[in-house]
Amino acid sequence: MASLGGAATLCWKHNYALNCGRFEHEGLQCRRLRTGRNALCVRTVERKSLVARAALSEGAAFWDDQTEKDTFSKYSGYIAAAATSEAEQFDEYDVVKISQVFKKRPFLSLRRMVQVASTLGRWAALRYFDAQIGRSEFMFKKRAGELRAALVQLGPAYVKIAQAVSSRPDVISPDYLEELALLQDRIAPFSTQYALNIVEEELGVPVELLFSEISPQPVAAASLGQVYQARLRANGEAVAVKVQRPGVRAAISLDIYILRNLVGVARKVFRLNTDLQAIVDEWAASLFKEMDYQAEARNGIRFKKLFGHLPDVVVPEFYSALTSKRVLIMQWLEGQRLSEVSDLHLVEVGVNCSLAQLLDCGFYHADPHPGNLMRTPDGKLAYLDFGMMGEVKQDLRDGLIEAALHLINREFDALAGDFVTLGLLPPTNEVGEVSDALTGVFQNAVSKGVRNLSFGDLSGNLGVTMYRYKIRLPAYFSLVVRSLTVLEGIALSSDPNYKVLSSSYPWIARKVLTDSSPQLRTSLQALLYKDGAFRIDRLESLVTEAMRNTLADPDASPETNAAESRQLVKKVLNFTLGDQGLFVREIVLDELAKGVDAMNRALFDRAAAVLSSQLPINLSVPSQFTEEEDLEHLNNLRRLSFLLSGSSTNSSSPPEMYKLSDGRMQEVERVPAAEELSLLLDSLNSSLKYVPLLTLIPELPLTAQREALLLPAELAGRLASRFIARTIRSSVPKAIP
Ligand SMILES: Nc1ncnc2c1ncn2[C@@H]1O[C@H](COP(=O)(O)OP(=O)(O)OP(=O)(O)O)[C@@H](O)[C@H]1O
Repeated sequence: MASLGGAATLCWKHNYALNCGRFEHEGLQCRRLRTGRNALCVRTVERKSLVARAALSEGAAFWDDQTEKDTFSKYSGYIAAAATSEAEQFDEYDVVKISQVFKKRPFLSLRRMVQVASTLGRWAALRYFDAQIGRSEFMFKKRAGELRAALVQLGPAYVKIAQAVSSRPDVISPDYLEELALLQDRIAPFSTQYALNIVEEELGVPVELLFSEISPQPVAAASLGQVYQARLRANGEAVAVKVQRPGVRAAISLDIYILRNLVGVARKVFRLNTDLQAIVDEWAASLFKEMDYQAEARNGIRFKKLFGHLPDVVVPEFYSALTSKRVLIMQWLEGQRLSEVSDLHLVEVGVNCSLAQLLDCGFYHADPHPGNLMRTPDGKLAYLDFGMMGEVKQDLRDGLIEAALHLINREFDALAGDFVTLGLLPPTNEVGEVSDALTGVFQNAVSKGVRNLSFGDLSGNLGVTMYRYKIRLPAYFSLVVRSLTVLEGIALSSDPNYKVLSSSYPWIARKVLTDSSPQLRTSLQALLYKDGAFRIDRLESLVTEAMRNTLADPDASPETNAAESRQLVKKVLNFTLGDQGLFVREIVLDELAKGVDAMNRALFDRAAAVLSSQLPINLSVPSQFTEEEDLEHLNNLRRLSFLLSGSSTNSSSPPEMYKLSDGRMQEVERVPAAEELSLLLDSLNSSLKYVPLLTLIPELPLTAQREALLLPAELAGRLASRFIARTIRSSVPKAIP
């Protein structure tokens, strides 16, 4: 970093262009302009001064007639807009104010329109020409690159539109996505001296007093601003200084003004139903929020509070007192782009953090491109850039979790219902074909197994289907898919078989088992009781997944990983035995009671059958369950005992013990054989003798321990009430229904 001295005192401060003559200051050659004597001359001078300012802000080392000519022809619209210092003062998006400013300057808008139309028109004409002579495909790469360059030349509004579109596979053909994604980081910087001048103006402190050193060039340049590395004089801390591009608000305001008018005309001419102006307004408002660096600092502070404590996640500190709308100062974080180091462990950290953002708190990083994720030297995942944040409401969060559960469990009918909840489809009845097509996309995605589901493919196919049916993908939804696709993409470079859903499932399972929202409880209930029958395999799979430690560090020693797993199991136990776990506990206790009860009856029936054959009395007690249900309960009991023993996984689950073949069952087959019963008792016994989960109980908080001690009593209570109910039922005369 260069030391800061007098260089900070820039020669072209403020009205530099309104004086006469030529001068040189610290290597920067400047030409002073002649002051005009009449209005026309003043306007010319004003224009020239603004061209000069824009030329310098676009990176020109000095400016003269030639620079002015080049700059003006290249950036005329952008510069002209930047010229309207009135528009540069807008702090937030205000349609009325913007219209007022630009209505007074019709030529400005006209010139800008000509510039945009000629730049994009030239590109479109070339594409058309390529198509006519049959070389579209051959020229594709070149044309995509030219489109990117044209957008950069058109200025920040177009770069931002292209960036937004590049995350919307439903809006743009997938072929262009790759090229537009490059817009994220290949943008020319503006002059450092100009940037330092802005810092001084905004913070009201000379830069040499603020920083003891600062990088001579920006370390990164983006569409709205650029970033320097510096050291604060006050405390010696290394900081990142983000400075907004000069003229960017005015330039964006003009482009929004034009775009808004154009879509208004298009709507009238083509009699469109969609309120395109509302879409432009929505986008413009979010862009203005992104240009407010004080809001970015507030977002960053909130993000740090919510997610900064997650294991291996780092969020920079923000210096709110040294932050203005156009200058942002935050802690400098050393590191490499995650996409360049491709650390699988950190990808999983990112997946868990993304899920916590999207589905837990509903406050998420809405610009998760690879440039905003870094690996710090101590192996942590750093998040940067909090300009664009999104919020997901509670019902949508629950809806997303439900949809994921339906997808994982291949409940496609229920999944089709989720499309409406998630806003993918309008709540009308005429969506059959689209719904079928969407269901087809998901069905196809999981055809090779849920764990092989690729988010990249899923979002691609979803985009193609939405594009075909002209359905708008809700912005939040495309960002949800995008943030996971970005992480999957990063991971794929080091593990071609990595699947983000496989890493997400444990998080989703923990969430479903532990959340108290009524919507999620209902969906858990629906999931576990299919057509009235308890689906123990699903509970088993949820519990097993919830306890899978996806964050186990492959480089850590087995002891460390075992200790971490133990921590996780303790967490699940603590939850199950706490207030939150009441719901799952009730289900498990109920099923245990049904199973133990069915086993008792089976034993009793067997004894009764023997006695009935000897004595002229019928000892059998009528059951409220069918024989299939009883067998199911016994089977569930056996599997629950495995689950409690902590030895359960889907693949090693015990096979069903008692299968009904064709419905014509023999009396003797109805009663489990004595050996099978003793096997069942043995397995129950052994699981109770050695239950790893139980060994953890003494380590749990006192409330959870007390709940654990109460469990046998609760189970006994349920068994007793079943027995009493059955006895009463058997003693009621048959005639009474
Ligand atoms: N705190 C920081 N520590 C280290 N580097 C940083 C820091 N903040 C930003 N950078 C660097 O600057 C780059 C651009 O920062 P940032 O993404 O915040 O700018 P931006 O103008 O919002 O960009 P975009 O237009 O992509 O949203 C980052 O990719 C990173 O390389």
